[in-house]
Amino acid sequence: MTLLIKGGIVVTADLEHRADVLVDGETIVAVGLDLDPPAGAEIVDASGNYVMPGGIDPHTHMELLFMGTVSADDFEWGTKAALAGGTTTIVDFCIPDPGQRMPDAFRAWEEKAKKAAGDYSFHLAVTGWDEGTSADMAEIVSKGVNSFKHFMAYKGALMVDDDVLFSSFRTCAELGATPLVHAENGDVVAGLQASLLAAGITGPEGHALSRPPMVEAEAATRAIMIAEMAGCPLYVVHTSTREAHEAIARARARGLRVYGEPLIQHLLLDEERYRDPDWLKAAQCVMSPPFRAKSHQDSLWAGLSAGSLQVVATDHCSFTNEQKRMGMSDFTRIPNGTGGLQDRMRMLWTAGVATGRLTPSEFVAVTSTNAAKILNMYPRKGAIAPGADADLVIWDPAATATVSAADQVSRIEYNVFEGFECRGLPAKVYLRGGLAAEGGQPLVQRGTGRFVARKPFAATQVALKTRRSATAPKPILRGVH
Ligand SMILES: NC(=O)NCCC(=O)O
Ligand SMILES: [Zn+2]
Ligand SMILES: [Zn+2]
Repeated sequence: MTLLIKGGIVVTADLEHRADVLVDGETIVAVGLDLDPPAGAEIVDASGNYVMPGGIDPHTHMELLFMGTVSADDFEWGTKAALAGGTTTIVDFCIPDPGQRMPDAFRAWEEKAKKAAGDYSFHLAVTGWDEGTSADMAEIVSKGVNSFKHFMAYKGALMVDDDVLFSSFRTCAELGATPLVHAENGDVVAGLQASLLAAGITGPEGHALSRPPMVEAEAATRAIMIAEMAGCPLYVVHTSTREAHEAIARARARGLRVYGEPLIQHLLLDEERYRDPDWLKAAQCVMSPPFRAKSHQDSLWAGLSAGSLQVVATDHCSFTNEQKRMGMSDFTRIPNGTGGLQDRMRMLWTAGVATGRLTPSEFVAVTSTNAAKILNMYPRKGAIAPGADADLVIWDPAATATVSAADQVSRIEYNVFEGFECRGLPAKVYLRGGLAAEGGQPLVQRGTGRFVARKPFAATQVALKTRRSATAPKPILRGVH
């Protein structure tokens, strides 16, 4: 099938220009002014609209067993929500169960992901270390995963210590992979949780109090320094504080390959949510790191336009009201996570581009292209160029909507952005050349999504390898006396 998208403004991470986009089958074959439609081509009028690469959300949790329950959106509903919002690819965290080897977890994720309506890739979580872990990581890399996640929080569950971080980061360096960190000091969090509970603070306000900004700043700084000593890049997920952002910016200023990922939730929602007199409303916002004081938001927005933060994600990990009620008498038992896949792009456009904080090209960079580059799936994903997958969004900058859980795709009953007015919406969303969503409604069935394999040793890792060998320690050769 041939498709010609005519008359729109094509926006890429570095250019806005009037051009038509010609798609043959699943692939973009030409981008240019006044392209002639091949015989039988379907012509789509994009005048008055932008045409941009499909969104990539590099941080999701579909059907994840976590905190004694399973996140409510599986690959089918999560990717349908994503498509409805303009996101055509998600990168989900494959997290081994206790005692499970990585290759077994990978197979389990492959099985779950068969339901996906949109395209997907995986990161693998390193949750411990033994003599077989390096070999497991190598096997995972051979299957098309080039990124490994490390939780510095969730003590007694997923948390790993510095010994594991250093071993794993060095293995990532050897394999040409990128380590990711959930940067919160889990020992401090556990200590604060215990004191707050002992002081009678059992509600969701305790969640934010147990995870102050320094918990994140310390862990981010520590992980950055460990990555520097291991000679690998580092990707800091859900960067929510000024201090963690500044640690990333300082590292980058020193030439380190460190990336920061704010979430759309942290850019727009603040800690007042946890003081809501309605327990359930406050619990719906419980996620880690927690929403912060508004002053942190200015720093995150500045990072996106300055380039010291590269990617906006959702950390979509949704739990129903019933699941949230598991923590009714103890905030540490409220499942951590919120939704956002359908909202990420429309909220970021509204609060970013429509207010002049971001240009359309910066919007494309942080919602799609930068993730594709950092995770090594560019230019197959994240680009509008001949040869790229035809994942395209026709974006109507004048369309408006009010966020409402009543018309969301996600399986949960609420939306943390409820009532927000959006200006700028995805009118049509194409996944590999097929119309996958229109007017906020997904049109494709479960099983349409495909796995996106990502090779190791992107240019950054090649440079780091060269650097490691150029600066490798050498013995002092001494004569024998
Ligand atoms: N973020 C969150 O609260 N839940 C999902 C797991 C994680 O990313 O920490
Ligand atoms: Zn996390
Ligand atoms: Zn997460």
